[in-house]
Amino acid sequence: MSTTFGTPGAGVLQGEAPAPGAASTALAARTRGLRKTYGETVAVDNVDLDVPTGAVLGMLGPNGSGKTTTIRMLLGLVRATEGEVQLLGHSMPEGAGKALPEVGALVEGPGFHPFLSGRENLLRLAAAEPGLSGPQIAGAVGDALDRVGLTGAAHRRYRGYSLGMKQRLGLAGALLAPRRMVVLDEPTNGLDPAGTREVRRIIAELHAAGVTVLVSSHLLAEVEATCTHVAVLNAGSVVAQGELSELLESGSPSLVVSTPDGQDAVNALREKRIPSRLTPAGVRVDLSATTAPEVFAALVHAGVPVYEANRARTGLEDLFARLTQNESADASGDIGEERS
Ligand SMILES: Nc1ncnc2c1ncn2[C@@H]1O[C@H](COP(=O)(O)OP(=O)(O)OP(=O)(O)O)[C@@H](O)[C@H]1O
Repeated sequence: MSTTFGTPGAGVLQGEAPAPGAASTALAARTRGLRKTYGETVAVDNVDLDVPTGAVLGMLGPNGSGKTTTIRMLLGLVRATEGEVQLLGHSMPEGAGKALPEVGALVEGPGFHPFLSGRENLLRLAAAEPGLSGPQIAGAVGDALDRVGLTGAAHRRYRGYSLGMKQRLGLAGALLAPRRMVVLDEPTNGLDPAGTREVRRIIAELHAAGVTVLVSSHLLAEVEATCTHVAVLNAGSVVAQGELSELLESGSPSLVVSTPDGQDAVNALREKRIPSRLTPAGVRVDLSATTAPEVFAALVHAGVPVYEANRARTGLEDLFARLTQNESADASGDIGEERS
């Protein structure tokens, strides 16, 4: 199953053939038919991903669904077995030299030197940034350290950093120079709640400045709070992508009824073969095979008082569970546990 919601960028839909020779500016990154195998393991299978320019796209998926492998192929760190990758209008990995200076990336296992301090590591990285000239380097490093809250620990050796501090340093590396796009693979991994809030703030700042952000996460709340667009991966394939708001509204419609007699309401609706269940918010009624007036009529007929009724938004968690329901219990159990 693959679902495309809304019109990413200028309406380039999944599977749509590209105009010959067209360099799309509506999409900061796109993949077509992307596949990666490791021996017998299919890590990524036929992925058509659209990252609209200026979007904050959350790549969401259970462990092992192919998020990191897709990101690595986007950045030219891993060569695709099949398919095409375009990053800021350049084919990857051939166009890496042109695309990458404008892309900040935080990917698993950044190659920092263990015996150098955080600042020294960033100075080395900054020296390799084509966009930074000699006199700008120290200032850029200082700004990046400040932005991720690492100034106080900047003099300490990298090998003594906690996981969260390592993540912050990686993020600082991604933010060293002005970027058109920032790619963050699980940026809140290992961060405490304050660190998580800072990452959200940084993503919001980048978005406000018009930078395209691609962020992978297995945390639904994280994606719901920070992203404008979502791509859901499952077992190596994109099973849904599009604007977050449209994705949330695309689930099966339901109504949340507020009543003091919840169980009576569920019983009355069951008699009319209308599926419903008790939730903390009220009685959640599935409207896929009925209408709101029919629900009200059934409840009034049974003498159940209705205080209020509202259309329910499909939570990302519900949607995710539906789209990835074939996942193993282990993998799906990892999803959403850390909702804040
Ligand atoms: N270098 C590799 N060699 C062999 N298999 C690999 C390699 N990299 C990834 N895989 C396999 O490819 C699949 C996808 O892995 P990937 O790391 O892309 O998933 P993910 O969605 O990022 O997972 P997680 O959320 O756990 O980081 C997994 O089955 C993984 O074991």
